Amino acid sequence: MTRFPPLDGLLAGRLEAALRKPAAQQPVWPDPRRARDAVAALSRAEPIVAPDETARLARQLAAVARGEAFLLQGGDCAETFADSTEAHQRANLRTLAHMAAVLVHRAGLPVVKIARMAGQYAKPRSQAVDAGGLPVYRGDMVNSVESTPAARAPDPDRMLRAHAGAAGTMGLVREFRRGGPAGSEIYVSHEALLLDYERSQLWVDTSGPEPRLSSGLGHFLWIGERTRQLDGAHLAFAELLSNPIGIKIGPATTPEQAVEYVRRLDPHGEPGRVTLVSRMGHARVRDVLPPIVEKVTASGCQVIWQCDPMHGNTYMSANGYKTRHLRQIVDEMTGFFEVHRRLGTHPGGIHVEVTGDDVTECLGGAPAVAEKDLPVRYETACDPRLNAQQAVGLAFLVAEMVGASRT
Ligand SMILES: O=C[C@H](O)[C@H](O)COP(=O)(O)O
Ligand SMILES: C=C(OP(=O)(O)O)C(=O)O
Repeated sequence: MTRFPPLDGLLAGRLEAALRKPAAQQPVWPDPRRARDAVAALSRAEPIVAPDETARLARQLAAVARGEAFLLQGGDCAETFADSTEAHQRANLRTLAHMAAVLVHRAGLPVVKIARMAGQYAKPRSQAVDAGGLPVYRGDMVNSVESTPAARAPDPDRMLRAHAGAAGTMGLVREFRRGGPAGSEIYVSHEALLLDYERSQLWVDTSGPEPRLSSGLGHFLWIGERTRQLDGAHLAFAELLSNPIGIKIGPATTPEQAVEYVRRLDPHGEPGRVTLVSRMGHARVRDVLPPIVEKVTASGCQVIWQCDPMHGNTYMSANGYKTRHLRQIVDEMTGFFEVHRRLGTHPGGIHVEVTGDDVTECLGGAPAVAEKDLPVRYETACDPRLNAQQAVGLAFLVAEMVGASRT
């Protein structure tokens, strides 16, 4: 694969201007010189993904946007160094592949699979400080989950460790793909959150309607709910990329904002370039989503509508665990499909936090996880994930909804 020559000219200037904008959720590195050295070392490292793979994904996502395929995206909330074992990663890939098989066979549509993997090491947080008064854990790429002041100090060398972990993971994904059925491509994605990491591996890509930057760090990148400010650095950075881009839209999103995101990220009207990932919460989706879908559709842009039924439905259980109930997850998904059916738009995909491990982090399912079971195998470093049985059960329900939406 090609390495990363230094950028110069117009795109380099636009990148610097984007990165000078206010950036939410960034760590303050104790020694900025060490952070600069880490970014320089990353730019000399092998890329995680190749541009031709990313271009292939973009073509498949265009088919999703046209209503000819379905997008399944899922994986850990937060990858960690400790859990980046072959057994864990294979279990996650198997679960994603199993969900996809259910969808293909029961819904009768081709499924594009994107793992939350090979770079999902940085987390946006609601608070800067945790209940014990320590700086909050921001993902293994930034600091450690361990509760000591030293462990929580941001360490830029963690970006190098995360990148090496992502490279190893990508090797495993490629091997898994080779062993799978024909056409069983799996792409990788992460939240484009930590801008020092994201800026480090960029090629100039002249294959599209204008020169843009292709990230070597992941095929699909998304902007999170906490970093989608219209005047912020994350959106300005994403505008420069040629990779397909997701953007999370929570219940406070207005139809005007949604149109502005699409206008900024998809100025050339490329079907599937933008995935709008709605994560409204089960109680709000039926009210908040319709005017957004109507206004974006009226703008003429062909986006992918994807439902993340996890992030709007998180709550604290009576015994003190951050959890989600499958009943509410299914309800948000049902609401999402109802809205698209009513408006005649394609419910293009789902985005879920899942693992192949037998964890007890989300409630419900069959066999049901109850509140008393949560402590048994609550292993996530951040948000609760569906276990394999819950995930596959959900895939059966979604397959029915997709099937119904096509009749
Ligand atoms: O995964 C998503 C976010 O990082 C997470 O929901 C934030 O969690 P917090 O509200 O505990 O900070
Ligand atoms: C942080 C995430 O979601 P959101 O930005 O929607 O809260 C996530 O998907 O990891």
